[in-house]
Amino acid sequence: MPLSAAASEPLRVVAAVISDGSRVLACRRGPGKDAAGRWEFPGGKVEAGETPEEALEREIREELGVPVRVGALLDRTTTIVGTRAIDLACYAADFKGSVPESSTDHDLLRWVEPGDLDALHWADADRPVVRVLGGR
Ligand SMILES: Nc1nc2c([nH]c(=O)n2[C@H]2C[C@H](O)[C@@H](COP(=O)(O)OP(=O)(O)OP(=O)(O)O)O2)c(=O)[nH]1
Repeated sequence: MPLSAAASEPLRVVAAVISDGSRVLACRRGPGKDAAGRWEFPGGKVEAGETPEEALEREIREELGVPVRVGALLDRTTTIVGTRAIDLACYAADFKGSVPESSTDHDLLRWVEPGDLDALHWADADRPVVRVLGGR
């Protein structure tokens, strides 16, 4: 493990695995972002004073512009990515009403069958939850 990653606190990130019943919503990080072109689940950093669920509701409203209902924790894993440790907690979630068609942070949104998840180029920190969902 790089010393700088070992020395700093992990970055707390929450993400939503949003299902339409059979498929889940994957999002591709837009140009100019860290890890642009990699797929991830929508979400972001937990701010001071927030519960993970509050952070996730806020992030989805900011990025996708719609409210979500946050459910069970599916996976929480810390992964070293470059020089930083990312503590990624992924929750099941669903849209309360309308389904978004665009994101402020992503250039592509795609509904993906569990068996097709493995074909996407995921952010390293997302691999553990992709395995939980049925990818490899
Ligand atoms: N949202 C999200 N971020 C992820 C995932 N996997 C993963 O490694 N990350 C990383 C990318 C970023 O380094 C960090 C979260 O950053 P972000 O840019 O999405 O969060 P944010 O909206 O709070 O950040 P900011 O643009 O306001 O600075 O976690 C994931 O599945 N979802």
